Amino acid sequence: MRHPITIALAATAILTGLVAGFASNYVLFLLTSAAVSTVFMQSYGLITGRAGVIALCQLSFAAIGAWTVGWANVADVPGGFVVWLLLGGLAAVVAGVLIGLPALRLRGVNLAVATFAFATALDVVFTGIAFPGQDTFQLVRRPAGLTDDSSYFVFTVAVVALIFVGLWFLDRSRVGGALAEIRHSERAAAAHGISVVRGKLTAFALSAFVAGVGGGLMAGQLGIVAAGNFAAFASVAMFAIALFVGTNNIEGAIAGGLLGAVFPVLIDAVGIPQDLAALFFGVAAVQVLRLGGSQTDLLRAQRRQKKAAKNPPAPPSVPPPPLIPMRLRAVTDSEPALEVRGLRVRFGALTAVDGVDLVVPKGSVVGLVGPNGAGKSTFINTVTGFTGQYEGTVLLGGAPVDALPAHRRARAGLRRSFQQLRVPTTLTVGMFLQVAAGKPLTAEEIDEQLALFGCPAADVPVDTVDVATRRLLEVAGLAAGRPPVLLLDEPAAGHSASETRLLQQRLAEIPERFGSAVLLVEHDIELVRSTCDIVVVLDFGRVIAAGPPERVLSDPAVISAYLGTAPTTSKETS
Ligand SMILES: Nc1ncnc2c1ncn2[C@@H]1O[C@H](COP(=O)(O)OP(=O)(O)OP(=O)(O)O)[C@@H](O)[C@H]1O
Repeated sequence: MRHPITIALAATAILTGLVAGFASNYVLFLLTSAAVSTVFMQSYGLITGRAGVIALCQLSFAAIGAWTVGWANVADVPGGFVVWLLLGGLAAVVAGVLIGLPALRLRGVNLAVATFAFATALDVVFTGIAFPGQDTFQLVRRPAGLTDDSSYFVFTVAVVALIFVGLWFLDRSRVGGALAEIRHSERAAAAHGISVVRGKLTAFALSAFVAGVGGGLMAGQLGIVAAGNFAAFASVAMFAIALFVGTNNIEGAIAGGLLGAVFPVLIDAVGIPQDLAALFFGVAAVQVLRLGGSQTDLLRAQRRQKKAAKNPPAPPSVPPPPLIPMRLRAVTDSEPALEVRGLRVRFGALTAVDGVDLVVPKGSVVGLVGPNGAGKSTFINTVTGFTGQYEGTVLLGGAPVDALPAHRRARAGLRRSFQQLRVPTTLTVGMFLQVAAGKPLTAEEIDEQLALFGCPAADVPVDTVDVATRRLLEVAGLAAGRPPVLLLDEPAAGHSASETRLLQQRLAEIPERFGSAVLLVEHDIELVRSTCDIVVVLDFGRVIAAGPPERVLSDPAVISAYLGTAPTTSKETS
């Protein structure tokens, strides 16, 4: 079977050839505008669709690209139009990084406001200083072969196709997986060792490049561009379209390009002022908030669900490896993989963790239990760098990690799962495993790991998999990275008895199979009893018991902490 990219490119070539050969100049002009708009949509698809960043300045990057092409034309920079286009893209990257660096400290609405402020400022600047060649009517010169409308249309479609191919590969790369995870949950991304700032900056730079090339293409199409072509409000209208159609998907980007360029002309034809198009786009974007996703995301999810209902997710092609026979582990003499000394965390007047000392020896599974609100999640959050302010020291393999942010602690080998499931639903099972492992895995390694944890095959989309399997998948991914320490926050939540049994077997053998020491937070006491070498009990942020499971879990103080009654002493009972 031919590669889907080859088929798509061949179909595009045939269709483009037909349009170029038979369409009128007006239609060609309109479709070239749609292709240029598609490039802008691809740029939104990178920054908003893939990285989840609300950026309202993509047309400003386009303006920088167009300005550079205009300047290169006037200055007669060697290399010609194609080189100028690339220069335009690169100039936009510089602007993207310069804006991205300070802006990425912000989030959500604040970031949106900052990018819009930049768009407005640049709008004012470009209105004040004319584009090169604008005053002297110097048209951007296209190379021989691209001078007529039909050949320029073909060229523009070729650029669009090239960008789509790049995006296709990006989506299947580790960078693409990292961006998907950043979009879904920045905390989960950091827990997998991904630098959220670097990821967003990469998305900013790539999207600026694409927008810059789009601006250059527009300059080539129109010959002369002006500030009005890239007005700040047009950026917002484009953003609204992108949000509505979902430009992270190829069909969404194409639909967005067509909407942006053709819709205003269509409504004009039926007597509605073109400027009202932005209003329609705004209303459409609000629908996204109501429906919880873009049109193409929702359609794709529907299609996946239907397909999964017809053919249940297939298991991996390899059989699960045999269980490692359980040995009695002598872990108390092992060196500490993780050592926490005097950890204290306060939330205002509440001391959630109150001077906790805890050691996870190499090769062990340590259970951390306690009633609701005892401070278990706060302990994990703090140790892994997600709670900024704390007293005490966290040592990984003997070295303090207190100065490191969450993603660097993860890279150093402190990997964690979250109580609330944070598996991105847009990835396949195999892609997620790769992202969670935080290191390259071969296809065989991925298949083996999936089989070991009873997960479906690598190409199955995550959103067709049930929640319990997603939890198993998360543990499988983390373990595949073979980190020195694995902190699991209630991995059995929502599991059936048979799923818990599988998890129990896998957890128990993680130290031998993957060389990771495990800190397990769990409410399922039977799972803790059967899996852990040591159990530590927290109550009101303090350790009230620690030692072998049988002894600790039958301790009256522990039983009373769980039941919420004061421990009965022998004196009182007598
Ligand atoms: N960000 C926060 N701000 C203020 N208080 C917090 C915060 N996070 C946790 N707490 C409080 O700290 C205490 C410990 O909470 P934590 O979630 O760590 O307990 P837990 O043992 O994990 O509970 P559970 O088993 O229900 O998950 C609780 O009283 C909780 O309300």
